[in-house]
Amino acid sequence: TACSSKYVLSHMHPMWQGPLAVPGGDRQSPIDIVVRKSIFDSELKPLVTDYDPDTCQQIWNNGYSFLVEYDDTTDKSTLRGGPLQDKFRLCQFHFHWGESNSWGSEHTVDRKLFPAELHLVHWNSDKYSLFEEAVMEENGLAVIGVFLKVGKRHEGLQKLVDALPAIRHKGSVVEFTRFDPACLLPSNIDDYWTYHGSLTTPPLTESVSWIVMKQHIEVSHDQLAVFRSLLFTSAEEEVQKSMECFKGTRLSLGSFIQNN
Ligand SMILES: CCCCNCc1ccc(S(N)(=O)=O)cc1
Ligand SMILES: [Zn+2]
Repeated sequence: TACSSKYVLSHMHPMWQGPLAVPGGDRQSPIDIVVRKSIFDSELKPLVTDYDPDTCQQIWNNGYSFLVEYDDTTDKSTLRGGPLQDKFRLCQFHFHWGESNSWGSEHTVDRKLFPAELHLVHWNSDKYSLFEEAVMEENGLAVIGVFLKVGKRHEGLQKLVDALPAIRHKGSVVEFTRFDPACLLPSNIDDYWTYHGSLTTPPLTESVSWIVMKQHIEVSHDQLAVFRSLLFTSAEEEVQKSMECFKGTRLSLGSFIQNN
């Protein structure tokens, strides 16, 4: 019906609010990773993640994705090494997905799309004291990207999937504790592409050292279906939308009765 297609359109092509002061920069993300043009860099160090599950705090639906947020007031959950010179603190992770398995990832590999992509967001705690500060700076952020493919069920992901029905509507948040994000990383985290880019959603600032894993992780079709069951409208907008559909019906019904 008109209502659902309108809903699907807004969901599939989230229209960012208002005109964007998009930095007309030359390092906007996401990008297509052209494998044959990537260069091996022997200077790159092993990537070192050190995540404390006790820093996991809450999970919330922000209207474009769902975020699992970590306590980033200390250096308890950090990322260092790889292309990074400093120590970076984990502040949140979230996913990007599509309405079907044929699309959803933001980065592509030789133009190949994946059904979903995980982003683990960290900020440079050696140089800055808050995420909001680091987000505006050249080497303020480091984001690990992991592609998701549909296959066997991901046991570590299930705890997260089970929490999603509680945050069905935009703006809902629930407590979420003791989750170790390392369980979402592929077996070999030293096989990655790295480049300097930007945030892929507002504020789109060019402050990100991207570290995109070559190895994907597998999740089941059912687990991905729960991602898609999330609504990106608030409970209040939901009521409005359903009233609109109903109103339309009454109007057409009225005209039908008149003409007979
Ligand atoms: C200042 C508050 C902004 C909240 N959101 C920032 C943000 C946007 C995009 C990404 S992503 N998709 O590039 O990893 C991460 C974090
Ligand atoms: Zn993202």
